[in-house]
Amino acid sequence: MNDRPSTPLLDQVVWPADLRKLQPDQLRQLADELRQEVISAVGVTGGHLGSGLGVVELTTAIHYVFDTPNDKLVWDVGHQCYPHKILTGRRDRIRTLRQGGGLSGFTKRAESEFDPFGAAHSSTSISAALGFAVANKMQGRPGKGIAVIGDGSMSAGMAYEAMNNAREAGNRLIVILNDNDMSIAPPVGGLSAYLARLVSSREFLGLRDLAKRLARRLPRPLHNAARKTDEFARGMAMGGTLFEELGFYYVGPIDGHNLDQLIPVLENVRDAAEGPCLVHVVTQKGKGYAPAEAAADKYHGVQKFDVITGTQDKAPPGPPSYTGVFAKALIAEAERDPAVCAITAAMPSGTGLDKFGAAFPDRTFDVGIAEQHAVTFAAGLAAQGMRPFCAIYSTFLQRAYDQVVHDVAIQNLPVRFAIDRAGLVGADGSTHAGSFDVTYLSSLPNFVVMAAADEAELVHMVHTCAVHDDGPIAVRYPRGNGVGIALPETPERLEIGKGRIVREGRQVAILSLGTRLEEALKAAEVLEAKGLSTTVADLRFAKPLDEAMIRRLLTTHEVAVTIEEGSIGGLGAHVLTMASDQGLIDNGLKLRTMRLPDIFQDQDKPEKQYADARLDAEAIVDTVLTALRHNSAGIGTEARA
Ligand SMILES: Cc1ncc(C[n+]2csc(CCOP(=O)(O)OP(=O)(O)O)c2C)c(N)n1
Ligand SMILES: CC(=O)[C@@H](O)[C@H](O)COP(=O)(O)O
Ligand SMILES: [Mg+2]
Repeated sequence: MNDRPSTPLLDQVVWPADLRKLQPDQLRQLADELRQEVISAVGVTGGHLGSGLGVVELTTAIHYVFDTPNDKLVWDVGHQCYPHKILTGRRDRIRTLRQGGGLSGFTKRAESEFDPFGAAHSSTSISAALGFAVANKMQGRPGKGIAVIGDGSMSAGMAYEAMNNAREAGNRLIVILNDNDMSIAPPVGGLSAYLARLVSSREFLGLRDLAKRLARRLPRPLHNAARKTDEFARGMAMGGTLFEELGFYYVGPIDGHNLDQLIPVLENVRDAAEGPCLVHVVTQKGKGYAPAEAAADKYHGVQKFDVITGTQDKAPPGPPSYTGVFAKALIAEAERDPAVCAITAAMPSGTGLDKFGAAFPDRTFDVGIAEQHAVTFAAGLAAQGMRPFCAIYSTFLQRAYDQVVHDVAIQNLPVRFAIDRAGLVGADGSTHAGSFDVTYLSSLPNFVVMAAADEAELVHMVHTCAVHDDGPIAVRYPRGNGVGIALPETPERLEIGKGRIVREGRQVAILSLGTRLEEALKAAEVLEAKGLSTTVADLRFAKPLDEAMIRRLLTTHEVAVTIEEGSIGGLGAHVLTMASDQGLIDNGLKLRTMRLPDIFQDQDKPEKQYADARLDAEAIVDTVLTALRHNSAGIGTEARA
């Protein structure tokens, strides 16, 4: 059992106003106590640890120097916000993190005025902070927009779109670049190399610091001369920083764990007459907790753990994860076909491409947090004859939707989409739920959209993707483990648009897509016990539909129910459209669709999410029985011939 740490100073701090009453020399102890509280809390709840540990001092300094919540503090991604939540009135609930009804694991507007903007998908903070800054300026109100963005999140184009536009805000916008030289995995690309150079050029800070001090001391008219010296120093040392070319006043790099550096620099930047400013702080992900510091991933995401040893709770042994089955299947495809390659957007371990990359390093691309680029890069690869698998979580693929439409679908390019975390994801909640991919892909002409019902089906579908060259194709599969079915020795090439009957019946037809098949089969047993002979079909394809099979089922059964782990506008909508277009509902068929409710899925345990979403066996039985009881006007309910 993890005991709560002794935190005498932190016990005096509920709000930032309490923090600001402390003496500067008390802040070091406060930060140490804050770090212990974060470790203790996440040991109980699990969640994101490494990032928060890396910003304990930065969070303390920001709330000490700036007038939050009037100064709007926007955390990028928000996974590092646990220290922020503790210092902004939520310490009493910090051990409810990521649980139903508990604190969100990310920043959330509805949760606190100190969370002016929600996050979880990366690289949005500068745009949002700029919005707050410009609004304050337009309204003649005081208050800055402050974005804290990580080096990994700086690899997404949206950050540059915002910086390109930031001049509007003048000194109202402050960007704090939290550079811990880590994304979830080590960072990639030219930006991370650039930042490494900036950090390593210590003399740069010396020169620049001198020039800046000079600038501040000179009377106004000479101010520009000094600034020129400053720019000269910059140019001489580093050829101008990327950020300054974008119109930012670059300050740094500074030690993000040294409050004696952080506080005066943030005070200077707060009071600077010019801007926008970018403060480059160097931190360590996992700072101050040995197991996190020693871990390759710096304990980015953790299960509950023993604080003393750092040992995380292990999931009970069970079937392989869908992610692991995908990686293994893709390796087999790549062994057969040298054109097979794979792209991840900064999620190598989450997508299993770390394993694929170990086998095929030259055919694996981690493009950073850049889903839009990932998709169009894959389109280029496909156009030139490669067989690219773009492995992106359902929720993160949303960021590249126009690239999917414009660069892939319209050009009918054979990009393969491996869509992990499709469906409900549990504790990450609404920002990460993979609710919409069937809807947003199956409405696109030329697209093939498959959903694996189990891990054996996933192997067949990966193979089907690999050999499908007739245009874009996607396979979706959920977070977590399979059902324990044996994996096929040899994968089959599935016939596009063909489903399979898994159980034959006569009165009720359940048309299942994806992993809801398990619940559909359980429901069929219950219905059979109630005297209702039930067919269960695994449609396999949301697009193209197996129209022949669906027509047969809808014209020979009394009740038909579709079920999918996706939002409105998905499989059920397409079956309804087909049935209506073909007059299959003109003569009394009872057709119902089951899908995720039209809400954003809140965080909770997955099994509770399924029950709440009414996507389990009990809900299927309920839906069938209710349909049977429903007397459509004048139409008899005799069993159909
Ligand atoms: C658009 C998007 N893609 C992928 C992710 C998954 N993700 C969450 S945190 C993270 C790494 C962020 O790195 P950085 O900004 O450096 O923050 P750090 O964890 O180092 O504090 C990634 C890739 C995401 N949240 N949003
Ligand atoms: C913060 C973030 O976006 C990632 O860390 C995400 O939470 C990972 O999700 P999985 O745990 O499903 O890989
Ligand atoms: Mg980082």
